[in-house]
Amino acid sequence: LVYRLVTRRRTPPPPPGPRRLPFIGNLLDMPSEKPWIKFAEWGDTYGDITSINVMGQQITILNSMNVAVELLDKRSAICSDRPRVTMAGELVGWNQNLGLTPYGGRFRRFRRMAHSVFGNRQLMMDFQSFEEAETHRFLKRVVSTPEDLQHHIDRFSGSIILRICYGYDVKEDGEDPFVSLGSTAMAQFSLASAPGGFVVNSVPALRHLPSWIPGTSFRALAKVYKGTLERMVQEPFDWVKKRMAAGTAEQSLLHYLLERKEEDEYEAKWLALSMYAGGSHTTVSSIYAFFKAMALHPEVMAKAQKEIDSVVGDGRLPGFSDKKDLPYTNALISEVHRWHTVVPTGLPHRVMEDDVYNGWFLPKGSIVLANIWKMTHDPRTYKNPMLFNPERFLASEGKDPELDPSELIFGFGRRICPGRVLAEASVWITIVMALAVFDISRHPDGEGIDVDVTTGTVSLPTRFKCSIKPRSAKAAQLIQAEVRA
Ligand code: HEM
Repeated sequence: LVYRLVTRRRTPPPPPGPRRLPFIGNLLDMPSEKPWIKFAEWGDTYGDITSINVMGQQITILNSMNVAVELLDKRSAICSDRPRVTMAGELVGWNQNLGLTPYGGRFRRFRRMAHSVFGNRQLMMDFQSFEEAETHRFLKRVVSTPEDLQHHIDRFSGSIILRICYGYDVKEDGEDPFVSLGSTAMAQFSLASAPGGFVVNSVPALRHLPSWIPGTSFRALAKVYKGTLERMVQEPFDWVKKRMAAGTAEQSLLHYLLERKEEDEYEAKWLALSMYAGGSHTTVSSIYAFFKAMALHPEVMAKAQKEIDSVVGDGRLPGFSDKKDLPYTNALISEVHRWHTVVPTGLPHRVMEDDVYNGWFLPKGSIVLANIWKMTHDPRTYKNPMLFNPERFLASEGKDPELDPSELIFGFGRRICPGRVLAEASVWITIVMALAVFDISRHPDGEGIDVDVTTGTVSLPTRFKCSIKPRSAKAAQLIQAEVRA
């Protein structure tokens, strides 16, 4: 008892937060939907660093960029692990993927490989010219059936990421086998990792129980999900290897890594899968948000179109080389990234050693979440944060631009999103080309558009209807022109 009293006195308290009940702690306080809203409220009440405790597990929530930088950037060496998710990670096998890989040697090798790909200028230039061509194809599809906008964005983002990771061209018509496989595996991942979805995630010891015991049906499901994941990892890999052997493989992330021969094949295969998984739904969300923002703010769209017309003219589609001459359009794109937060609570970081920050205790094994949504909607950083206003990113006399959201939206420290260069490029080219040729407005049937979003690790704008038409006869011609590959 004396020992416990002494050690208890020596251990600093956890960061403040809502009152805890015996045993279950804050289990009943945990919001089941859009947790970033509740987390932000706790931030307003208890301060930028708040904590809750769910069944003995401390979760520390960071509600400002400053504390996120202090903890996740500056103490990155001890805050860069990931929590173990028994069902999705160990039983289904997603723990082989970079996003769930524990901090350590394998993690470092993955990150080094990703860096060698995205830091290679020639490779990135190849990717850019492919992205310009693929975005042009996207414009054609949207103009032919604008009512299927979300489907077109899904398919387009899927085809960009499959092409970049594997050099694979998605089938023009009908169901594509790799796209369907990827969608099924991602949907199963969502189910297997959903908080509260499987008891085995909260009580990992259950995985050792024999399968005849009632309540262990998760094992059978895990086996099915594992089968889908194994096919998602292996089939595109085999496809690339076959083409490499025949000398017909297109340049891609996997081709580049396998050609270098210094990389372990198994790890290169899983890195390609990790980038495919990380990139398949995220950019979709930003592009969909752009269309919604334009339907709601015609004056912003008109201003960007005027700028694009003056720089690009009406005889060609814009390209990456125009970026430096489009300050207002660039500000509009930053505002899309800020206004709609794609990964609102980031991905959880796990603390690797007991730590004390500002007098608060963060035990080894506890979880830290960055409330990125709060940071991108914080009135201390962004004036009228709920307003869609690109001007906030332009300097004017006596006014500095507000913080570039790229500093926040891709997370922090050693776990920062490795696909950010690609994500920014894809979103940029899609928005600039769409602005050059489309007029986006409210749907003629008068249906309202709400600014709501879906819940989840990756949040999407809720569905809406809008009208999308070529801006002029010249724009219609540009859309229909042959795609320059
Ligand atoms: C608008 C688009 C995107 C946003 C907002 C975004 C945001 C994020 C965030 C917040 C994280 C967690 C960082 C942390 O733990 O602190 C992350 C991780 C990750 N992202 Fe992205 N991302 C985007 C696009 C992409 C793309 C296109 C790819 C692949 C090409 C990608 C691949 C990954 C991977 C593999 C991880 C896990 C990294 C790790 O655990 O070490 N992301 N992303």
